[in-house]
Amino acid sequence: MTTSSPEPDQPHRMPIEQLRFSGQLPSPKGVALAIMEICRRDDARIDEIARVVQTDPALSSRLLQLANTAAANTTGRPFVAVSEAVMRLGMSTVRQLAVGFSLVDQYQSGPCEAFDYAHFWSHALLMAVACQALASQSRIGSPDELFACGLMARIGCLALATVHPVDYGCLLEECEDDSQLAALEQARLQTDHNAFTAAILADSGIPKALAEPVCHHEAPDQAGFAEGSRPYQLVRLFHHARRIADMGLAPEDKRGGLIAELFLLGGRLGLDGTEVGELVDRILARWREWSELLKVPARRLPPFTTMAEAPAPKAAELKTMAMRVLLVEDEPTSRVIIEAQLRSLAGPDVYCAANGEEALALALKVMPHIVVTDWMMPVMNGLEFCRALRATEWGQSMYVIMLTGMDAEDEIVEAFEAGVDDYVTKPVKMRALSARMRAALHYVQLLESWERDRAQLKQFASELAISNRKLEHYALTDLLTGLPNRRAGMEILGQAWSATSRSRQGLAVMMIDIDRFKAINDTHGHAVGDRVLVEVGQRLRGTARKDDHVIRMGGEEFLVICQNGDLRAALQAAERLRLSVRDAPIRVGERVINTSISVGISSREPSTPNEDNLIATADQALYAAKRSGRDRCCVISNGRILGGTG
Ligand SMILES: Nc1nc2c(ncn2[C@@H]2O[C@H](COP(=O)(O)OP(=O)(O)OP(=O)(O)O)[C@@H](O)[C@H]2O)c(=O)[nH]1
Repeated sequence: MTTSSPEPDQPHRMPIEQLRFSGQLPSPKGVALAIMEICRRDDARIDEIARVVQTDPALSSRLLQLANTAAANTTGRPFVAVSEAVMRLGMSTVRQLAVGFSLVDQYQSGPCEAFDYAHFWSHALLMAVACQALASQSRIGSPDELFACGLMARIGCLALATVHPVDYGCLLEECEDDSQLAALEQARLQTDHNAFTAAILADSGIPKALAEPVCHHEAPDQAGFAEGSRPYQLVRLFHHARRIADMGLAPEDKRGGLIAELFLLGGRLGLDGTEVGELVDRILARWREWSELLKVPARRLPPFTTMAEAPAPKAAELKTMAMRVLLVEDEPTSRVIIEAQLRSLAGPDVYCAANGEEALALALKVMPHIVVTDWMMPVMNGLEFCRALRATEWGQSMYVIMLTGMDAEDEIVEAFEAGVDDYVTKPVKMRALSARMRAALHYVQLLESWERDRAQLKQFASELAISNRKLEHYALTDLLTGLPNRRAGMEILGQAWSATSRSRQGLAVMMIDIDRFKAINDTHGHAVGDRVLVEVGQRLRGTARKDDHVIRMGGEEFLVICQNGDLRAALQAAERLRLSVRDAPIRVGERVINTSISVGISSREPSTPNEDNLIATADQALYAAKRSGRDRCCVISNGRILGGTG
């Protein structure tokens, strides 16, 4: 990567704000601009916008198309009037779309020669359609609004190509992989396309709640959004849509990895392989429909399942692969001739050694895909070298071709037994070497694709294991308090019941309920009620013994399971829990909330038939505690309320 440090007066030092005011950033014109002006006014009305839209036939038909997609139109009949479509889409979505469409129309070409404008819009459109489809599928956001976000998700690239056509052109030529783009931009221009995208999205009226996830979609894990939150879901949706767009425009030999990733991303939405294929095919079909309307190119791709099953590129295409070949030949003239032949067949990475020993050291260093070795050599001959290579872990998968003057069957068999894959008789003829090299290239290709598959499978397996662990965690944990939930609690109780059946040790349970919790919600709101639940959960967990289990059963109800505890010990423990809540008010921001809990206790007795009965008895004791005034602990033993404390 080359970095330049521009002089302070160079244009790319100009901050985005300044570029914005100087009108250098891509911005809409005509009707879209008029719509933006109207939307800026507090008294803007939707019928006024509809009238302006009607003056632009292209915008009208595009908005009608969008309003009529199955996801958007739930009326059962198609919209024919522009005013209806505008009404359906709403003021803010119409503004965003008008801006997006206006940019597509204006920037079909531009000053940056290395920037492929048609490719850019084709990709943007596919991402827009993918965002729309994923939004309908997951119901995370409005499909139309997300369409606009997708259309402009990489608008910063267009902006950089517009503002710095020469510098950006050089940078694009240097950039081999999209994932390096932002880093290259930072190095050369001290900014990146995401910063420009953010500025343009803000100008286009896209709310920050959407713009932020859009600008992080290239590296969703680094966005720092809380897991499960709406921005977290949105940034993943945009990332997913981006991968669909990348796949749609990728060259055939790069598609495989992206297709595998789409299966994985689809799996996260709960889609199986067939459903992923159907979703992508729907998106590709809609992309083509839209491409006619927006006059941007869209490729005609085979069905997704066909692409997923397509074989890896053919051996002939592998000439473009960086293939490392090691030639081992002691005789200098032959070495020069064969080296030249190998270079013409496999490319420039041909390394030479004069005997087996030298070759072994060089092989370890350059890890060749193919080894072409002479047989008769001083120091270490070809057979010894081949045996030594095969004895190492790293040398086993190299393809070895032996050059031999001997054509006798016994010698050939001996060579194969030493681990040679093929042989060519000397003097080496180009045609024969070329045929052997083709087979070798094919072998290397198969090996590499097998290794890629294996790496992918490993990644799938580890992602699956992580998802399973997370699912298990979520299935057994109460997400608000972080305590085990009812399901986990009943499992723990079942195990404790079995353990105490064997050991005959004590088992007691406490049902705990926060007093007059509804009043807390009513007075301070649900969010504060949630904080109170979390704090009570923490106090119970912090006060209970380490071996006791504290569970949130649901609502404002908790269960504590005390193994090895008799009734007296359980009552003392319950009293400690009660005081831990009552004696210190709970602070939520400025608010100070006094609360208390009621506790019902029961312990396992010889007559207790099962764990459900144990819980039911604790529930009755809790009811008794509530009835007798709350903020107290009550015990039931042998069917009788034995009283309590508080
Ligand atoms: N904030 C919040 N409230 C919840 C949650 N789960 C249940 N609630 C509320 O908890 C309240 C429980 O009220 P009630 O069952 O009437 O009991 P209470 O007001 O605690 O009165 P007593 O139990 O008789 O002392 C209801 O208003 C529920 O809506 C939750 O997860 N968060």
